[in-house]
Formats: sequence, structure tokens, C-alpha cells
Amino acid sequence: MKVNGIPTRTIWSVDHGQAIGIIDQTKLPFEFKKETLRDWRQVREAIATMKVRGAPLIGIAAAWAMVLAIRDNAQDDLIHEVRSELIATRPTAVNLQWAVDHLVKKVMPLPAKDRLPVAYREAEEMTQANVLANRAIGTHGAKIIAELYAKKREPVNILTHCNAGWLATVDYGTALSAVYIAFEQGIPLHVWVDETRPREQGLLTAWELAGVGIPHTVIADNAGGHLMQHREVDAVIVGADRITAIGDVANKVGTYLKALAAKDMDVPFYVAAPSSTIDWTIQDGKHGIEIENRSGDELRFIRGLDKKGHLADIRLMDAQTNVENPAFDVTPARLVTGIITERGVCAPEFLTRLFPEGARKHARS
Ligand SMILES: CSC[C@H]1O[C@H](OP(=O)(O)O)[C@H](O)[C@@H]1O
Repeated sequence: MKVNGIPTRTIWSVDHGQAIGIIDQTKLPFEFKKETLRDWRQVREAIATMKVRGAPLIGIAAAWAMVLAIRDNAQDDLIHEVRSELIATRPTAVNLQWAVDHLVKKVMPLPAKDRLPVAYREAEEMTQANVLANRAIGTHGAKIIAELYAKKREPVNILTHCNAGWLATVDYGTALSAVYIAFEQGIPLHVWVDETRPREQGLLTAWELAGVGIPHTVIADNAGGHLMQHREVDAVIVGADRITAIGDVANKVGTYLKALAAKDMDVPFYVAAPSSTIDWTIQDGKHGIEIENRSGDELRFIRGLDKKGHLADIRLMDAQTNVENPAFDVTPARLVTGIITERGVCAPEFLTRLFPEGARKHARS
């Protein structure tokens, strides 16, 4: 994609894998700041602090962290240590473990001296594959929006939660890829954007949509149900961090509540994700997916601009206030209308038909 002629890429190799370029998403939407990371520990920190975020993107970033680590030391013990540390940064998104393990599996059979070029090639291929997958997801998802428009012949109102746009992937995004492609096709649409407490990823979504001129309205997370009750939402489209073999979906906390309201009001609820987000080894999302608990300070403070226009963390409650900050929740498959993948759209119960290789992996697990 391009925004105002500038390519929308969230991560890039520098000097043929000697360093990695990223956008520091903790500064957006107020400041667009790029960073160059030269050591795998810097990438790990960027993932942990959400400078880079979004299930597909943290997977790709972790793959590039492995390249930087292998550049410095390609020995078995170092590779296993770095793998463990990267996977531990953010446990819910399966993309991170999938990408790291995919790369490790390719390099470990090789002599240490031959590992770096293969690691670099794998990271490059995963990066490009994510772009192609997201574009395909958008093409399939845009058809859903087109069908909604054909029925109502008025602008289609899509509600989305968190940020599943190009910022959450290498490019295009997942949920927003469908919006971008439908908009490119001239389908009139509008997006309700959940602000998504506490990290306010909805402001990233608003920033993305504003960049391409897509009509959108930011709402409080708790307003979505009301809008659905008043028939202001034609479909919900969200991203995902981990999808089980039967279609249970882990996504940003609050997604489950949107799905409940959608079910109650018969609003179609779609989940858009590449197949690298599907974890074929688990069936029951409620008990099988580790939910990342993040620092309580993410609730006690909110990031914005102070009176002088400087980026600041404003305290909302005192340090003694108890808070609980689960970063994700699990939406059961029964609440999901369809899952939009690079291979097409299907109801949760048909995921194994769309991905027979996944069904075989699930049967072995
Ligand atoms: C392309 S889906 C991205 C997915 O990841 C986000 O989580 P976070 O911002 O904490 O990395 C959110 O769950 C999105 O739906």
C-alpha cells in the first residue's frame, strides 16, 4: 500500500540483514518515528514494549531478531536461548512462536557457518508471504463488504476493534485490508473504530484510515453494543492473535463482548487472519490459549499530548489502585460468522476443510 505516495511498510531489512528498520508505534498517532535496531535484544524489547505490535508483525519481527542473533553467534545453545526469550515476550499471538520455530527448523540441520544466509532468506520469504497473504485476505474480505452494499445500497458500516491494519502486519493489515480493498473498489463505507482501552490501538486505526481518506468515527469501547442495537453496524470485522482448529478466536480484550452483542443483534461477526495465526495443536481456546497479562500501569496512565503539545503519560489513578490488565480474550467459534483467510472465507467449523494440511496436523496433536 501507499499513503500519500509513501509505502506502508512496518518493518524492513537494513544493510542486507545487518539491522532492522521499524516504526515506533508507541509514538503514533502523534509522532511518526522510525528506528533502526541492530541487536536481537533491541527487537525483543520493541516487541515487549509494543513499539512493534500486532500478531503477524511481532512474528515477522521475531524472525528478524533470530537473523540478528545468528549473525552474532550461530551456535545451537545461543539459538535455543534466543528462541525461548523471544517466544516468552508475548505468549498469546501464535504467529511469534510459529515464525521463530519455522526459521529455527530450517537452520538447525545446517553447520553453524551456513546458517546465516538461510535465516536471512527465511525471514525475507516470511515477510513477503505476509504481504501476499494480507492482500488475499483483503480481496476475500472486500467481497463481504460488496455483498452488504449490494443489499443496502447505502454506505456499509463496519465496526472494528483494536488495530488490525497495515501497522499490525508487514503491510495491508488483515481486518482493515478488506476495508482498504473495498474502498479502492469504490464501495461506499464507514468504519466505527473502537478506541480500545488501555493501549488505544483504535487511534492507530483512525490514523491509518485518515491517511487514505476513509470515513471513520472513533467510539468508546462500550458504545459498540448500543450502535448495533440501533442498526448502525452492518458487520464487525476484527483481527486475531490465535485461532484454534475449531475456530475459537483469541484477540484484543473486548472482542468477546463485541461478538456477544453482534450475536444478540444478528450482526455478522468476521475474523480476518492469515493461516499463520491458526494454531492447529489446540481445540479449546478458553482453556488452551495463554492470555498475556500486561502491566497495570497501562490502565493507571494514558498516553497523549500535554498542554504544551508534548507526548506524555497522564496518570488516571494512583499507584495503589488495584488493576487487572488481560490483553486478550477468547471469542468462542459459535459467535463467529466467518473467518477470512488468504485461502478464502469459511465458517469456523470448516477451517479444517479450507486447510487440509492443518487438519492433518490437528489430528496428530
Ligand atoms: C492483524 S491482527 C493484530 C492483533 O494484534 C493486536 O494485539 P496487540 O496490539 O496487543 O499486538 C490485536 O489483538 C489485533 O487484533
